[in-house]
This record gives sequence, C-alpha cells and structure tokens, in this order.
Amino acid sequence: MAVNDLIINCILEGKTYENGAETNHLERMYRKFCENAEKGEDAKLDIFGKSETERVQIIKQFFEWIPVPDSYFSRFQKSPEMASAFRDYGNKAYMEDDYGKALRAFNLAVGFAIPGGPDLAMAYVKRADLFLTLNEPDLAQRDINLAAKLAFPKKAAQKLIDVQNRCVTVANRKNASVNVPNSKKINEARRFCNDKFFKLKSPHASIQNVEEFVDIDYRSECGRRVIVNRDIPAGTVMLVDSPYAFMLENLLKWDTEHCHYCSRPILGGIPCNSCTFAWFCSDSCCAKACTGMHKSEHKYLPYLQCHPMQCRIVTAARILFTAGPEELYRLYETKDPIYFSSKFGATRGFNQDGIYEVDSYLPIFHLIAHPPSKFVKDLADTFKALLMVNVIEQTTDFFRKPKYAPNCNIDEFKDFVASVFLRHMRSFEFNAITLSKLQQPIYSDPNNNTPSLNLANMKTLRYGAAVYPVLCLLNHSCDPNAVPVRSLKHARTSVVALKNLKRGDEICISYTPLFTLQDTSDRIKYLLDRYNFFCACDACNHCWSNANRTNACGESHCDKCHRYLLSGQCPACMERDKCMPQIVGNLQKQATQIEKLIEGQQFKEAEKMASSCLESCEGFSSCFSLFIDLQYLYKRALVGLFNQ
Ligand SMILES: C[S@@+](CC[C@H](N)C(=O)[O-])C[C@H]1O[C@@H](n2cnc3c(N)ncnc32)[C@H](O)[C@@H]1O
Repeated sequence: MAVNDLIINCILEGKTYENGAETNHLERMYRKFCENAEKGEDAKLDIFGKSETERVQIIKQFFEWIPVPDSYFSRFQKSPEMASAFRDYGNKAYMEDDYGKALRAFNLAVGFAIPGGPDLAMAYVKRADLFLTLNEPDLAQRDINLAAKLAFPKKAAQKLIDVQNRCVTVANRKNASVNVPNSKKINEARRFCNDKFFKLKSPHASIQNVEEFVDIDYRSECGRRVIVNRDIPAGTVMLVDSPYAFMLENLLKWDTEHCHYCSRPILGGIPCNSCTFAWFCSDSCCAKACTGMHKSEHKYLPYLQCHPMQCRIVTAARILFTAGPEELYRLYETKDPIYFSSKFGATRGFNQDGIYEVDSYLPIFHLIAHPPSKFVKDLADTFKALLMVNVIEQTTDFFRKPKYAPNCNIDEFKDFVASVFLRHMRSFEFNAITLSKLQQPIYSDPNNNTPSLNLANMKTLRYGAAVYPVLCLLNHSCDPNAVPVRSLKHARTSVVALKNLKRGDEICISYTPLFTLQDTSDRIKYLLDRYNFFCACDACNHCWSNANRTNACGESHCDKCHRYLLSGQCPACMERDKCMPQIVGNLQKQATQIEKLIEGQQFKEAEKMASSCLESCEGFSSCFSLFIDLQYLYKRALVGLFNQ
C-alpha cells in the first residue's frame, strides 16, 4: 500500500500507523531497555513500593533514549495532497449517501489543508454543501463565510455563489417552520438551568466552587471526604466544578466532533492552524487553547499517534503543560512544604492561606494516587514517564534553559518532572471522571429534516475523561446520595442531592452502576480492583442487591432494622411504617406523572415534581424500589433539561 493510502487509512479507520508499516520506535527502545537490564550484572529492577522519584532513578540506569525520527512529525502535518485526498473520499461517501462518513472526510480535508490556502477554502465549501443537505443552514453559512475570506479559486467563484443562494433558500424554509412558542419555552428552561444548577447561591469562603454548607474533612478509611454542615433537602445543588484538564478519548484518532478546548460536541468545527489533531467550536476557544495548554501539543501529538498511548498519558502531559514549567521548577527547587508535607489529612490541596483554590495546581498535585499493585504495569508506567519527558524535551521548549532558572540542572529537573508525570498517570486512574453526551443523530436520511431527538430515551456516549479539583474529592457509595450532572453549554458539572442530607452527612456519588443492578460481591470486587478500596457503604454492609429489591406491591425493608417486609409493616417498628401503603400509592401516581412529563419533553416540570418526591421520601429504606425509580426519573429529567 502506498504510504499516503496507509496514512489515510489509519486516519479514517482509526488504526495506528505502525500496523506492520515500519519498525516501531517504541519497541526498539523497549528492546534496548531489556538488553541493558540483562547486561547489568547487578540489575535490580526493584521498584515495587518505592516512591515515584526513586522509581525513576532506578529505571533510568537501563533506559536509553533514541531520538525521535523526523518522519514521525511530518506524517500527520498539514498537506495539500492529503486535503485533496480527503475531499475525494468525502465526495465518494456523499455520492453513496453516507453523510456521516462524508462529514468526517470533509472535516479532515479542512483539518489537513494549509491555513489560508485554496484547499482550505474548497474544503469549507464542500462541507457547506453537505450541511445544506443536512438542513443546517447556519453551519453552512459559517463555512461559506470562511471560504470567502480565504483564497477560494477565482475561476470557481460561481460555485460559491450557488452554495450561498441555496443556503438562503434552506434558511428561509427552516425559519418558516420554527415553532416560536416552543423555542421560547426552551429559552426559559435554559435560564432556569443557569440560575438553579450552574451558579452558586452562597459560595464558601475558603473552598472555591462549593456552597457554604459544604466542608472537606478526612477519615483514615477513605481519605478526604466532602460533608455538609447543615441539613439539605433533596434537589439542592452543592457544588459546581470545572475540569482542570481533560482529554478526548479519540484525540489521537482525529476526533473532529468535540472542541479541544471546552470539550463541547461540535458539528462544523474549525481546525488548529498548526496541527491536524485539535478542533475547536469557535475562534476564541482556538485562540485560548493555542496560547495555553495546546501550545506545545502540536509537536508531540504526531509522535504519540504512532504508538498506542493511552488517554491517561496524554492527560498527564496536559496537566504538566497547564501547570507550566515555572510552577514545576519552583516545586522542584524549593520542595515547597505545602505540596510535600501535608501528605495526609484534610489540608491537602489547601494553600498557605487556607484556601482551596480550584485554578491552582495544588489540588491537582494532591489528588489521591495509590501505590501500584502490579510490578509489570509499574515498570511500564515508569518507562513511559521517562519516554514522555524525553519526547517533550525533544519537541518543545519545556526544558529549554529557563529564564526563571539560569543555573538549572536540566537532567535532575527532568527526573523530577518524570516522577510528577508518573504521579499524574496514577492519580488519573483513581480520579478521572467520564465526559459523556447524548448520542448524536446519525445523518443517513437527508429528507428527515428534524432528526427525532427524543431526549428522554437517548443513550449516553462516553467520549473523554477529566480531572476536577473538587469533584474528584467525592467518595463512592453503592447507595449514593448525590449525582454529578454536566452541562455541555457551560462545560461545568454540578453535584445535586438525591436525598435529604443531615448535618455531618458525607456527599457520595456512585463510581459504578447503581447497587440494584449488581450483586454485592461483584461491586466489592470491582471497586477493590479498580479504585483500590474495600467498600463499606450501607448497601454493601447489608448486602443489598437486585435480588432483594422490593416489588411494586409496596414490599419493603424496614429503615431501622433492614428486615425484609412483606406487608409494608415491620413487626419491630410497627408505628413507623403504618401509613407506608398510602405514601407508596401516592408516590407511585406521581412517578407515573413524572414519566409522562419526561416523555413529553417537559423536563422543567418533571425536575420540580421529582425533587419534591425525593424530598418527601425522608425516612424510606434506601433499598425501597420506588425510591430508586424516583432517583432515576430525577436524573433523566436533569439530563433532558441540560441538553435542551
Ligand atoms: C476520587 S478519589 C476520592 C477522594 C479521596 N478520598 C481523596 O482523599 O482524595 C477516590 C479514592 O477515594 C477512596 N474512596 C472513595 N470511596 C471510598 C469508599 N467508599 N470507601 C473507602 N475509600 C473510598 C479510594 O481510595 C479511591 O481510590
């Protein structure tokens, strides 16, 4: 296969370039590493249980850096040939009515075209044409404007005029069919979301991004935890957090569907001017990324594409670039006690003025990172940390004789950065929060002008992961009392109470599907393997599982003694459960109404009704099936509300 075909195949199909194509640079380095380790007579690769710095020192003796071949960097750079090849692919897919594939190919044609050149203008016009077929005149108009601003070939000017005329027709048709009262309702719902879910009402004096009724404390069994310092009703927003760093899962496979800066889903994005990997929803996101965290990624991403690098490695690199070499150097040189001394306890992440500052690096440095449990993984991670530091050195100016440290010993500083890198790779495993969205419609039928967006029933799709300064402090419970909900409009996540909380209660979310869906032993095993803790929440202590869920007849567990009740009355706590059948009947009726509201896309009304039902469930046994159903309805209402 010709090299260009191979590259196009790898980009379109998401395969790695190395599939049998040529010697893998990473493999060469691994081989060399093993040879060196064998040669060393006293080669003791005893890194298990050592600190990150010690591990880097031990491995370094056997690690030999082989400079990155130039060809790695040129493969995925902008090129008119690639842009035109993608345009041809797009045309072919368009003719075959495969609009999803056509859009991807035209996006890539835009991404690979040389900035300012005619290939870029032509790719934009092709994409505009496709958007018109998909009944998206606003996106088409944006592409037409971009093409007109660029060097669109004069001899093809008529084409641009034709597309523009079609755009006006489609836009008029679409405007005529817009349902005005409906859009008014949606705007109202958006304002409601803004005010209720994405603004703090009374911000905490020393912990940013949380309400004043939230505190951080520490317990030896579970580390730091977040608690409420007063009674809180179900439905209350307790914190609103933004990611410090995030990574798109398919970043190295040319994810053109999400903004690389704010992570929002996009249809007609604009590409980075310097590399082919990053895409943005707007000029402002592009500018912010290219002068900030993405500034140095242009160079090293092509290198990483050639190797099967995981999301957590690229995220660790992004955290380092977000913190910046100056901050890391200050840390390395002064061994700042705020970072290194408060290793345990509730003060981790707080600065010397006692403030938990969410934009600073400190909370992220202090995210929990359990010691490795498998030797081979530990070895591979340390190797990759050393490798990444060398890639960064060779491709960016991160380690270039820094202004802030004229006498810097670069080799030692590099080792320190490798150890911090290792720390973030591990902490990502225990702290990363999934980024997901409702599944987009697949463009297969252009005549179906309004794709049936039934928000109530759409599935979610995971597309990335992020680390958050405050959200990452929430511990797990299999019977959670709170749920994180994300708004793609704000790129922020709120945590909302699912139950009435009492003063001193810990805010817990679920790291795994609700306990009702899995058996206790499976949940415990998963949490131990995946997050390194033995779950001791109520649901695990009392072995709650799907098998002993109550049924619709109102059978339940007693709140006090957790005894299984067939009659709805506990022999030991008779008084307490007396009116259970009436309460159950009433709530059941309301649950049916909420379901109908959600199906009718009346999410605001559904949210109100569901939160008041959750509030009136005070004192219910947590494994009462109706309560779980109401929680589920409440979450569906929130998802619908935020996606309108
Ligand atoms: C996202 S962090 C939560 C914050 C963490 N407690 C800290 O101090 O930074 C996840 C880690 O917290 C601990 N953890 C979370 N939920 C727990 C639970 N129910 N029981 C014990 N440890 C828990 C585990 O060590 C887990 O790997």
